[in-house]
Amino acid sequence: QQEERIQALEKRIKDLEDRQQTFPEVKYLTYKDRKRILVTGGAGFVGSHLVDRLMLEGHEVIVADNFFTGRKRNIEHWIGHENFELVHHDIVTPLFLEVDQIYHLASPASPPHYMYNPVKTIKVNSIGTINMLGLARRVRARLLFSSTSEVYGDPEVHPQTESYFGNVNPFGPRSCYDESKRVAEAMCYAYAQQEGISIRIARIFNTYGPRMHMNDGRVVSNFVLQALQNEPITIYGNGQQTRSFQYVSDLVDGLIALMNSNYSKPMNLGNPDEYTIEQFATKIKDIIGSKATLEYKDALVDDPKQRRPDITLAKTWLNWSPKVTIAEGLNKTIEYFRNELLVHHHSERNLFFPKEWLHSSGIKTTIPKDHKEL
Ligand SMILES: O=C(O)[C@H]1O[C@H](OP(=O)(O)OP(=O)(O)OC[C@H]2O[C@@H](n3ccc(=O)[nH]c3=O)[C@H](O)[C@@H]2O)[C@H](O)[C@@H](O)[C@@H]1O
Repeated sequence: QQEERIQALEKRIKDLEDRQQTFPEVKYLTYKDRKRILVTGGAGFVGSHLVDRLMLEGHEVIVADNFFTGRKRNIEHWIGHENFELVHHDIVTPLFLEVDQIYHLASPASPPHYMYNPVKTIKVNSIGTINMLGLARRVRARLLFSSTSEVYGDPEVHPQTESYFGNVNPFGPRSCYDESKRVAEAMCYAYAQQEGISIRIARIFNTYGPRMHMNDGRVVSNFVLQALQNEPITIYGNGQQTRSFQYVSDLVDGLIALMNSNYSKPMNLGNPDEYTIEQFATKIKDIIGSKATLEYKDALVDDPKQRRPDITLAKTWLNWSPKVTIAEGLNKTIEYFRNELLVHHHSERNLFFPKEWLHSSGIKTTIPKDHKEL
């Protein structure tokens, strides 16, 4: 009997040894053309799509992620590939590597996530960016910083050009993100001037697509999931605020083009296709053919009233403009979430909120009520 068990185990070991892991086919690059590229936040929504592209192009990619909002499953298809390395690392502590390029994407991006731990958000964008700039300086790598349309705050100039200085409240629930992204831009400028570091700054506008987390809390994932489940679609405020939505593959094209360009000042990357949030809710509802109703909730504090990128610079310098239409992009995203719902239960959104910080809308809109001195 023991003999049988040993034989069964031996067979199992052999089967495991024989199992060939298959990877998507990557391009072969010669030593001269192949770069070593670090992607911070590479297991996140945008990061993982960028990693896919860089891997397919034949580069060596190192992902550093602390998995606060990133997920291993976003990049698991590369684990074991000889060009790929995954480091579980929080960039608030320094990282020592040899690389040619750094795409510095690590940061929570969804408002509920970045407000969940505002101190950490400030740390990752300030100390984390200093650490990555320090790494770039040591190894003479080029660094692309993922900035945001939020540096324009609640903009009084529309559409937003890169020369607009913005209208940011330095003392509010969004300031941990907006101001830390702004100081990170200032750090990039200082390192470029003082240390001669080659930097690129992408001001990324609202981006959506597959691999957004079900509990992301941003408008696209919320509305799609609500519409798919015929739950009320939660509109914060009167729904007349506007956003312009870019599909993630367009952003990836833009990020790579910017990194490899000669342009070293901030550049907007976004799709100028602008909608009111109310229009957007109806659009998603119609595409899905959902019976969901629209439910109006409290407006968020300091929620920008309008947002649309002016992308003249990107068109001129990168010959880049978004290609994916909203219908195409939404269809792919809806398909993704439809499949996700088959596997996972869409539990409470904005899961990361401590209960006592929740308002009726299910999102923290201000400081806690019991915080008397404020
Ligand atoms: O999606 C992004 O890429 C951007 O998302 C956020 O900016 P925000 O525009 O506030 O993103 P959302 O949370 O998706 O909100 C968009 C609008 O929809 C509204 N909204 C959101 C969620 C919801 O369920 N209902 C709803 O009406 C919000 O109030 C806001 O007016 C981040 O702060 C940016 O850094 C990031 O670049």
